[in-house]
Amino acid sequence: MKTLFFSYQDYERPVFAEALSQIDSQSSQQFSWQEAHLTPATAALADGYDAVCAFVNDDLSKEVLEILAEKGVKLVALRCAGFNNVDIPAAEKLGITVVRVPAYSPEAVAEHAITMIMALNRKIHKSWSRVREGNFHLHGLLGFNLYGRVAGLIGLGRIGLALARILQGFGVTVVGYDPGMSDNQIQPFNITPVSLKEIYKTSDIISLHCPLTMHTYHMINDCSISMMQPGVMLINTSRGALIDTPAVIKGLKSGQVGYLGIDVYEQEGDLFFQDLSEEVIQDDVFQRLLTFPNVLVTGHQGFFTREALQAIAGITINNIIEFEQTDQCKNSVDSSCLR
Ligand SMILES: NC(=O)c1ccc[n+]([C@@H]2O[C@H](COP(=O)([O-])OP(=O)(O)OC[C@H]3O[C@@H](n4cnc5c(N)ncnc54)[C@H](O)[C@@H]3O)[C@@H](O)[C@H]2O)c1
Repeated sequence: MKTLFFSYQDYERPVFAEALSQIDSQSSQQFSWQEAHLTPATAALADGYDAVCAFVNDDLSKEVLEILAEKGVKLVALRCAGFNNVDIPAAEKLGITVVRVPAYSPEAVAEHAITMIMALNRKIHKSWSRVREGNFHLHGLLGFNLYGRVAGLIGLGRIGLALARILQGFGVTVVGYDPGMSDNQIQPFNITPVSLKEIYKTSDIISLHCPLTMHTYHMINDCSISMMQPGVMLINTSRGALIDTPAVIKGLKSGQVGYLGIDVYEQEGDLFFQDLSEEVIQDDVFQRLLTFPNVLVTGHQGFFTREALQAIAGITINNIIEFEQTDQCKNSVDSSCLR
């Protein structure tokens, strides 16, 4: 099986080589690496490959999938959990199987979310640069106790539940909304099941852990922000387009949003996973976000722990081998996953 990796980063190759060395059928696997994102302009590079391996910001629209199918690609192996960047019905029509890594380390992302909550609350990003300049004033660094606060989690899958466990360790009351889970399924985790409106109205901290779908696109918008507690903390480690960024900027300017921590951004495909330090960033909305003292942005690094990378590599290789040997895969994604 010949697989072409798109959006390759040099930290990935040794991890995949190590995972491959532990698998019996390694000899039948040939991997090639391409730094370019998968786009309509680069899709033809997959000519002669059986599979492409793609990441979060690769374009797997109908146009790209048609080119891949024409070049003989039968498998799209996502080395991530989210599949919002794939036109699944188009892949089905073209006979391309799409597989993903449904869970590799929910703790990695949940721990990143709590890092953002704590750093924003205690203003670590400000105090670090202040101390380096010899300024030991505490003015402007006032935080709040997490203990006794209410956190609303939207999405109670693997990552949402991992974050709930961490927050409960701080003495935080966790309320949650997940249309895929019944109240009886939620309650054993000591989470109070509530409506989305209730989350917006009662939470001091709101953290997003649902997938990006047509139902969740821009769920954080002018209307939902207006329902929130003044000064609310918003955390998004899921997908950028859950948030209507101009609406959040309005909320930050008025003080309705007191803190924003994002590891993902709707237009991140043009920015993240590359060094743009010598360039003028053209995205004015993103640049505006960076001007707020109460905004913390990281470049989609929630997944980025050693354990998670190893798990991603192992599961991706297993997915490719399972498809090669059986023409199917337990981690495949089809239209039923979109409902
Ligand atoms: N920042 C990162 O590096 C990173 C890494 C991995 C995953 N993610 C993102 O985190 C998200 C969650 O991952 P997970 O592993 O917990 O997924 P999961 O599939 O285990 O859980 C997602 C949960 O969201 C629920 N859900 C679906 N629609 C919803 C809605 N409209 N409102 C509320 N909940 C809804 C589902 O029922 C499910 O329980 C992924 O979709 C992905 O986009 C980000």
